[in-house]
Amino acid sequence: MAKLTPTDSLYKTLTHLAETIDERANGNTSDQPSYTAKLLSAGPSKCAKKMGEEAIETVLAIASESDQEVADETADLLYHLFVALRSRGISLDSVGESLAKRQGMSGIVEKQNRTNS
Ligand SMILES: N=c1c2ncn([C@@H]3O[C@H](COP(=O)(O)OP(=O)(O)OP(=O)(O)O)[C@@H](O)[C@H]3O)c2ncn1[C@@H]1O[C@H](COP(=O)(O)O)[C@@H](O)[C@H]1O
Repeated sequence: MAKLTPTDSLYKTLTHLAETIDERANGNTSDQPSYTAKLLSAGPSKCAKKMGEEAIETVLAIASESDQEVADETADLLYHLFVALRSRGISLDSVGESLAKRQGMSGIVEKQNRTNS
């Protein structure tokens, strides 16, 4: 069974994807029609709906489909998550900051802190 820890190439791939989505948001679509630009121009609700569809497909794949289907559906979900974040103008750095704050804290302790405040 493969471990979860990624190689450096995933960082490059995700960064390239985020850069491409930013470019599409800024109107740089080369000479091809852009699905990303079309989705972003429809606004956050449409982006959220597409992300929800991909999330359900990923859940179904994890429950009962092949490893390759899970990887493919997860790739779709990550793409649509990035587009949905961009549609709201929320940076991946702000997501990273939220994750970093939780590092080293057990999820059970974090939940207790939340419910006590
Ligand atoms: N990673 C992706 C990616 N993953 C999924 N998709 C698209 O997401 C769509 C989802 O499938 P659906 O069948 O639900 O789409 P649909 O029915 O056409 O969509 P709606 O009409 O419901 O909006 C498909 O059109 C996929 O091609 C993606 N589209 C683009 N990218 C990346 O974004 C880059 C820029 O793409 P463009 O903006 O199209 O140039 C590409 O080079 C890729 O790196």
